[in-house]
Amino acid sequence: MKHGIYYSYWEHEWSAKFGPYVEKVAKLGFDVIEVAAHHINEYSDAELAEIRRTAKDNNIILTAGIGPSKTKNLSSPDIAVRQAGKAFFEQTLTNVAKLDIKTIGGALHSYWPVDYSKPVDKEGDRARGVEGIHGIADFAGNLGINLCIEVLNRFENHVLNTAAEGVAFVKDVGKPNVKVMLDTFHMNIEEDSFGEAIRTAGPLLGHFHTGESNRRVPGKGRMPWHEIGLALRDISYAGAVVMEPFVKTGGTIGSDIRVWRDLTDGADETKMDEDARNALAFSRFVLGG
Ligand SMILES: O=C(CO)[C@H](O)[C@H](O)[C@H](O)CO
Ligand SMILES: [Mn+2]
Repeated sequence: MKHGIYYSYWEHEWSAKFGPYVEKVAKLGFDVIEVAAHHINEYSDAELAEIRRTAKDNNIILTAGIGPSKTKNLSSPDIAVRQAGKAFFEQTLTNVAKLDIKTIGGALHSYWPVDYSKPVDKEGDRARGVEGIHGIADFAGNLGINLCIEVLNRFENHVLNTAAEGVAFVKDVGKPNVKVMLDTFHMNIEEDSFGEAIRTAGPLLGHFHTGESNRRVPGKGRMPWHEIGLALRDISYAGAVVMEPFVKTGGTIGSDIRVWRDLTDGADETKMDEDARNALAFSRFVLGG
């Protein structure tokens, strides 16, 4: 098991450059940095090559996260939007591969966060989502990339809210590089049992996000970490565990994640770093790896 952190912990915009964070997370002791793929198509080849080299020099593995916008929604009822989504993913995956990234996770099958001012068609969106992911799976597979479909809570997405729904979706897609992704923050809202949900995903679990119920770093709250660790060991999970803390207000990240108060008690960057380092030690102990 490898341990990582989403660099957006320190940032306010999905568009923030992730290059400078590779050395930082290496110094903090992480194995993995997760980067936002939302704006990767704006990076030059030279920039991507430099980041890849820095990661290699620092023994850091990169993973990618993405919440596709409404205009790139693979499950949209509008065929033009689905086509734009496919083209966007092909370009994004091509660039993601330039960073030697093997895992991309998020609401790949849909868009994020969902606009609930419009009526919801769960069945239709799910069916188009299965088709959309099926349609990009081989493209990703040829680049050596796993597509990890994130199960989100009801307030952020309607298509997949539980591990069981995630597993059924991934089985319907039926491609070896399409996996389920779970996140303790969402599981805390939707699952009856953390352990059962992880065991339900079992060998199909491809990526795992961690965070407390208020998205503080692991170890600061009341998540049943022991139960989660036991279940991950039970299924012999060997993928990445990436903490995804969101603790600062402001910017598009603060508003998309609905962070309306400072969850760091005014921490400066040194204190934020220290919290991340302590959360990593806690995660290695309680989850393994
Ligand atoms: O848990 C999440 C949203 O609540 C997601 O992992 C990411 O924040 C999203 O995909 C954006 O990268
Ligand atoms: Mn997540």
